Amino acid sequence: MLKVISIWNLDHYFGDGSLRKQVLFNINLEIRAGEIVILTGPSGSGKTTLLNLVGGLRSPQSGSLRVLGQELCGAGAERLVQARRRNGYIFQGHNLHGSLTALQNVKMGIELHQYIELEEIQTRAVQILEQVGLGNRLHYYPDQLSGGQKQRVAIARALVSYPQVVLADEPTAALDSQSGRDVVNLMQKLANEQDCTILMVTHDYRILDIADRIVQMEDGKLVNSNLAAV
Ligand SMILES: Nc1ncnc2c1ncn2[C@@H]1O[C@H](COP(=O)(O)OP(=O)(O)OP(=O)(O)O)[C@@H](O)[C@H]1O
Repeated sequence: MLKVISIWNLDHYFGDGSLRKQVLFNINLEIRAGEIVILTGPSGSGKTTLLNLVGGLRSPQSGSLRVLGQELCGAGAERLVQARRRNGYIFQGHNLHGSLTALQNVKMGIELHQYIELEEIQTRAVQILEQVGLGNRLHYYPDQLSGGQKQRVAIARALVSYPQVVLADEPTAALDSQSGRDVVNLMQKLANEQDCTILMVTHDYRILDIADRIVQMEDGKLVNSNLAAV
């Protein structure tokens, strides 16, 4: 099956000179199309760094990191920007624009894709907000929505452009147990419908069951990438 993400011998360092510090060590990981992979491990073990490298939010320095066939190691700014545009992102703090409504926030998720007509953008944005159960909250601003509702808007925004890869960093951290469960169920459902691959960082043991595979990190290394979901 097609490998959507292929990582070989990836190292990563922060800082320069005497402050240079290695934070990722010889990472090897392959993720197939449609897989949901959870990245877990102690604080500071390198999960967010790895996720950001896969997303093109940082430039990989050594080894090989291919996403959808594109090599990101050694990629220039332009190739990284293109790579970022192909992914959907869901972060812990939802990162919605406070001055935009739910609908406007979601529309921003596709406006970057200039080949899509304005009318189509509107239709898709409304449709996906209905799918996440917010059809009656289209014109609400983030501070008029609950934490779970905001995170559902963020999911809608991440998935509205039908990305092949979705990267999520602690998407349930700010949510109570029921809202967290609702949010990941929704991610799983939409990902199945759109056949996209999800790489998710989480400490939330309550949601591990949605993973096809759980990958554990410790001190910048993958310690187990073949655990079946619990
Ligand atoms: N911008 C940066 N500059 C320097 N060091 C950094 C930077 N970002 C992360 N680090 C260091 O890299 C290591 C890995 O951090 P990272 O945030 O990837 O871990 P994590 O597993 O995601 O942690 P957490 O679960 O607490 O979010 C840590 O030692 C951290 O201090």
